[in-house]
Amino acid sequence: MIRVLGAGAYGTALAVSLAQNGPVTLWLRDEMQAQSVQDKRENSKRLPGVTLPDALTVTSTMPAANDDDLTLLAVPTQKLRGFLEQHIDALGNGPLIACCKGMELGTGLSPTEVISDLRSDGLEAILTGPSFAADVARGLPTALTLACANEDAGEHMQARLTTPNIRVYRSTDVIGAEFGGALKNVLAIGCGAVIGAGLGESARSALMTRGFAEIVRVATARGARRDTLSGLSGFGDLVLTCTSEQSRNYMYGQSIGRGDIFDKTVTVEGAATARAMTQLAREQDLDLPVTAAVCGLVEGKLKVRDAMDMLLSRPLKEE
Ligand SMILES: NC(=O)C1=CN([C@@H]2O[C@H](COP(=O)(O)OP(=O)(O)OC[C@H]3O[C@@H](n4cnc5c(N)ncnc54)[C@H](O)[C@@H]3O)[C@@H](O)[C@H]2O)C=CC1
Ligand SMILES: O=C(CO)COP(=O)(O)O
Repeated sequence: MIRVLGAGAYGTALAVSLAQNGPVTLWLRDEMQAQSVQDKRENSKRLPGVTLPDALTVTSTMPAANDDDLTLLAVPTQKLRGFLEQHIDALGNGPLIACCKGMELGTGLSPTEVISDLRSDGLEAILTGPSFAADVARGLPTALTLACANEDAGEHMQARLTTPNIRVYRSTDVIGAEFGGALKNVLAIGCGAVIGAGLGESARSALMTRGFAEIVRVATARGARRDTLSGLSGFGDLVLTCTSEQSRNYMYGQSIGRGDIFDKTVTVEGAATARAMTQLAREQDLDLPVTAAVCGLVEGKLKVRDAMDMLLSRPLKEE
């Protein structure tokens, strides 16, 4: 069986796609909401317009885990530790697959590092890559990366997570896959801000490229492989998120650029990750100017024009 824990847009979308392969249980913490989604066959709050297939059961009762079950963790990164601590006894001994993108504020840890802080058995993995929930749920073609340090376990997960519309590639470079997915959200906020402030598409392209150089710098310092960073989880997701108005990070950035109010209840992973990475860069003496500029925007300490002037006036260097 496959359990998806967390019924936001992405957890619901993955559950819908995976139900093409067999039974899936989607766990939602609120009892009344779970019952309503199960009865109406639609998660109208998080993923409106998608009918849930018969093979998908929605419940607020934490499903018991067998060792051969796959468990997908689809809560936002900043909520992951609290979620795991609360449900530690229900997690079981099977693989735990994080589906979130970000770095934990305060520790700078990635989702799988947070998992192994609490349950260390080498069976933690990350599922990441360019994929909007609405596309996944509508059966549109997508390609994702499943990264697990244990090669055999990763191969098993890859086979079970591949569906008629999700092609899963596998990797053992967990930290590389996680850094790409986390930092592309930070850059998407910056790119949205550039477009929102009317600074132009050339500026956005410069930010994406120099931002990607930052991803490579910080991730390889942590042992990531360069080819992972130019794959689906890094470059692929960077392109999608920095150019699409379907992205919440990008639209949040646009609201900063335009000086508009943005709904604080929307999940924008890049905001906390910008702060987590800026803190890490300070501690480890890493040069991450684009990330620091986005952090300044998110914290309201910088205006978009000033952030761009700051980046443009840095000492000239070789590419
Ligand atoms: N929406 C998308 O297109 C994609 C999202 N992701 C990633 O998926 C992760 C989740 O994002 P979304 O599902 O889009 O967010 P969302 O905002 O749609 O839903 C988040 C869900 O997490 C639940 N939640 C929060 N704290 C919880 C807790 N302690 N216990 C149980 N449930 C809790 C909320 O009730 C909500 O249902 C993020 O890391 C995001 O980057 C990845 C790829 C695509
Ligand atoms: O990660 C995503 C696409 O791959 C979704 O991006 P947003 O969280 O910015 O909507």
